[in-house]
Amino acid sequence: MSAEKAKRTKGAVAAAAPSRDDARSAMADRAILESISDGVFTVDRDFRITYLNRSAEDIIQVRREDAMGRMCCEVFRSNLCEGACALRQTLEQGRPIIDLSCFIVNNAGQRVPVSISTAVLRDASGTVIGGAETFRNLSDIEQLREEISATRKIGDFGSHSPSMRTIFSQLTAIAETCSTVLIRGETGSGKELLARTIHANGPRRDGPFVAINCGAFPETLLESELFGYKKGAFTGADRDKPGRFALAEGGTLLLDEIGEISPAMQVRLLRVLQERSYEPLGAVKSVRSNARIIAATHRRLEDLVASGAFRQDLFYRINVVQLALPPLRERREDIPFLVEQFIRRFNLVMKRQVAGVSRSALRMLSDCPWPGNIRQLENCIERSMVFCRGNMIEVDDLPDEVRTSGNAVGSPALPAASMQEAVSLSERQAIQAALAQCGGNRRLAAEKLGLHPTTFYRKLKRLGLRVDLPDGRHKRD
Ligand SMILES: Nc1ncnc2c1ncn2[C@@H]1O[C@H](COP(=O)(O)OP(=O)(O)OP(=O)(O)O)[C@@H](O)[C@H]1O
Repeated sequence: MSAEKAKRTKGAVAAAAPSRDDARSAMADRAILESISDGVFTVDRDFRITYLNRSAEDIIQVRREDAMGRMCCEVFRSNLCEGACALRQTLEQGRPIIDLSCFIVNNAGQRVPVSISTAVLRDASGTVIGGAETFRNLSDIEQLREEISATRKIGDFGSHSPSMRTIFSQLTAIAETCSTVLIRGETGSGKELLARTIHANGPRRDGPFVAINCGAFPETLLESELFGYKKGAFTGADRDKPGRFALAEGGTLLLDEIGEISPAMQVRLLRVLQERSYEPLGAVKSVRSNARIIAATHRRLEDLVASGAFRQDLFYRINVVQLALPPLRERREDIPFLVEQFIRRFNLVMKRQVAGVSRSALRMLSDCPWPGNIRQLENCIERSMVFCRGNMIEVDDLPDEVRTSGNAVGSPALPAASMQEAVSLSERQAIQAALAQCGGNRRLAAEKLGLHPTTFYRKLKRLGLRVDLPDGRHKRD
């Protein structure tokens, strides 16, 4: 350090203590600076550090003795150091800067978000001897902000789960195109809502959104439902009837449960997707279609293709963009968020003022396997609100299947009072886990457990277990 610089550096300190009173006051200032949680440092006019408080040491992870006398940009490594140094601006213009957000890189190489303020330092005669900078560590606030913004929401379609991040990151881009989309997910996992969200955020948002559950119609009926018919096409066709393709003109057509359609329908559908035209039953002319197609299924179409049940060429046609919705049991972090959303919705519908769910009720909801996914959770909240008398949903308000299902998914088993009870408890857990894995399908669950369906049904009955049907209703055997 040059003699002149050393003099100036010393001057910053010496100028603060010319008399005993001033010395006392300077010590008090120092004590305050050492006790606050904001980082503080001062520099001389050459931007060499003349003072650094304890919080600054902690935030930058540098020892005071290692920092003193060094250029502040070497120690702080802020994104402002190159070209937009706040201290330099303050020293040049004589004006303080308040609460400027930036980041510094600490000694461990980590980026620390901070808010900085600067001021000019003068000696007793008013001569500028350097500058002071305070900086507040914003890491906690940033983390909170990240946690809050981890809840992504587009319209009604929301999630808090990292496993849904890819879907949200692609959603807007997908919505803007007209590419065919294939949505895969278990029953009730939100396939239709996702399809509606894609439609509502794309250029066809003002056009119709039409959905058809292909699995719900026998082949001949599905054909006329999809393509419509002309008057006289068959006995009873006393007028033209537009099909779903026609109804979805200029909008979006959701072909739900596409994996269920027959080979003959697969051929017809392939033609529409390839040629963008179709013939209604009894029509002599083709009709052009410009509906955007979204297909949905709870099955892995790749497996159906491998087994020959689904045409490979049709699979390629619809699998342009694939979105896989994870089941609710694989995104349990969404449960509190969804519960809150449903309570808000049912409060409006039922004119209630339920504030939330109790801690133990939420724990139970979080432990449930939810074979019927979000639809089942939605129904469960609706029913709980009907029974809830206070302003919080309590464990007793929850449906039986939620109260008895926790053990199936890893919560510690309750101690059984007798051998018989222990056996029943294990059976109950195994059955509930199998049902959860098979999306509530009892035949598959029985197969999975190596039980004859009749034995399985008998056990369901004996244990008083209810099974969630795909439409969210419940069946007790
Ligand atoms: N992310 C979400 N946020 C809020 N509500 C949701 C979400 N996903 C689904 N839901 C709600 O859950 C219910 C079931 O969703 P949806 O009908 O879209 O499921 P699905 O997978 O199409 O079911 P299915 O296979 O039985 O046709 C709907 O009431 C829907 O509004």
